Amino acid sequence: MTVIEARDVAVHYGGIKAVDGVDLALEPGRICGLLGPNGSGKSTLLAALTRLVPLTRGTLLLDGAEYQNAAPASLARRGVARTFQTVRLLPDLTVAENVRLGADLRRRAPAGVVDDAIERTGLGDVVRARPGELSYGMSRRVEIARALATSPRLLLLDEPTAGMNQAERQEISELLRRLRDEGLTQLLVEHDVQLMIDTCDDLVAMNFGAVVAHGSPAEVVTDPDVQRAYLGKKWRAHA
Ligand SMILES: Nc1ncnc2c1ncn2[C@@H]1O[C@H](COP(=O)(O)OP(=O)(O)OP(=O)(O)O)[C@@H](O)[C@H]1O
Repeated sequence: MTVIEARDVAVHYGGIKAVDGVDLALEPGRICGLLGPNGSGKSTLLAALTRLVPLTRGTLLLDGAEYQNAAPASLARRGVARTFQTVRLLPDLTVAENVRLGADLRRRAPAGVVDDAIERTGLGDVVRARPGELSYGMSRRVEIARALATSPRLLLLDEPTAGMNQAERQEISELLRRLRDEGLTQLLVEHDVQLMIDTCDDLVAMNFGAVVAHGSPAEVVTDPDVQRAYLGKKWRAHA
């Protein structure tokens, strides 16, 4: 059984085929990385999976049940959470209040879920701060914490480490792997190829709205087409 699946999914904007015939299947308890150059359709695929853009064609399945007509808000109740490429926090609320918004999306949020999300993401010292007082890296952590506060089974992350330094990236990679070991299935979009190799169990490479390679990180980053298309150098996978 897969957690989430896209079958022949297409999202066209007029003549622009942002996503065009993508098949994707996420297995439970694994981190799948989505790799590809700017404009290859990664964010649009995430938006399609989270029902934020209408499909031009295709089928979406959650636990084997079709959901391509579901309302985006219903996905949180079904255990799907996401973070966005740009930080979307409410500026007048504290860090703790922003994280609590995630828990409020669930009808019966488990006790302690907000504190747990804050603790896991290393935000304990800034719970009373407002987003405007935080570094960019810290505000991205709040995004992740808010998603975790929804108690997701599936987490979709759009460039969660963008703008972070190497040490912060490493911490996020470790956090995602810990969450994976606890059973959280993840789809991760990142441009940092080494971070993807270190973090992901499976990789999918996109180009021009289509999947051009998928497999283990070692297979995908050494794929000659992937290397030629956009890696620009030979990556050696230790995965
Ligand atoms: N709302 C929209 N209207 C028109 N075209 C769009 C829209 N959103 C995305 N596109 C186009 O669709 C294509 C795929 O964009 P998308 O943002 O999904 O790529 P991406 O792989 O996420 O890129 P990046 O790595 O820069 O985030 C691009 O050509 C983009 O310009």
